[in-house]
Amino acid sequence: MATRARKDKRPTPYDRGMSIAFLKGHGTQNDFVIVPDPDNAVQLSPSAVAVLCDRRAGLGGDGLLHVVRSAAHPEAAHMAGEAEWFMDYRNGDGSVAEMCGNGVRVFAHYLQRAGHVEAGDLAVATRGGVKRVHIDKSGDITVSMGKAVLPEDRATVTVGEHSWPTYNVNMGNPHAVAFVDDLDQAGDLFTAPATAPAGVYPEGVNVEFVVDRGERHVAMRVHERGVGETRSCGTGACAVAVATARRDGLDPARTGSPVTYTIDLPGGRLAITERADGEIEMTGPAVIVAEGEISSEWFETLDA
Ligand SMILES: N[C@@H](CCC[C@H](N)C(=O)O)C(=O)O
Repeated sequence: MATRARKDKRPTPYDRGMSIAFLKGHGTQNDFVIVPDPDNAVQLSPSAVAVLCDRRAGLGGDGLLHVVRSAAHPEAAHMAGEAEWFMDYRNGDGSVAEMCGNGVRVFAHYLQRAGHVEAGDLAVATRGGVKRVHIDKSGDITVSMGKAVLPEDRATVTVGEHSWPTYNVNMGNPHAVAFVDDLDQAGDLFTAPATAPAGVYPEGVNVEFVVDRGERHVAMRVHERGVGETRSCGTGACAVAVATARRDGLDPARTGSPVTYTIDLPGGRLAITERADGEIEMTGPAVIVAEGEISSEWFETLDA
């Protein structure tokens, strides 16, 4: 039997003869492998995450939600007093990201389904800080995503023969938002769109392409850092709402009035409100589609 070369010598669930549970879920078709692991006993190396998220070799997903008690995770222990659960989010290529907007709704839905929390208000720890979440009885979930930061450095994004200026919006993670005439101008998005000048996004960037659909209503496509084109991106939708408001001359912090945008994505619709205090609220659905067990023999073959 193949064994994993592990740096971390803690006994794995496999070593202890336990199976590893998983669920599969999505938020507006941004899909995730969910690994419930309250005690942080499952070692998920970048390469193991990449294989789990592979749509042929693994379970398939744009990303992975590792569900851990904050107190049990070194990156989240300092938030344990505020939020019992930590969303240890990974992109599909195994890289770590600060935040995932669709992911946090799916995470909250999982916690409720598993009986860890009830509908209503809860807090979720993320690498982007503690997020306040409201699970509505209708099933819709609203997340207070924090305030957008708009760094002054701006990049140009290029696809083929087209180049566009972008809004630089940080939602905990980096976004470049380009207003285009037609979403097809973004091309096949098989590779990351080029941004220039170098250095505006030292950690890489998520790129959104946006067209107008009506009053306070836009549609977008996204190329996600560490994933590729996805059918939805929650933080991206928030970045798009803020960029569109500024383009439209709207800033709730100045006018004192909240602004709500409807954002259509290939996988569904999100409502994004920027409040007068700058807080961004995202509302949308979350779905669990399956649950099962990861083959422990197969998991043991993954390079951890
Ligand atoms: N799909 C997510 C964003 C996930 C992280 C992103 N790929 C990054 O690297 O910043 C969302 O719904 O926000």
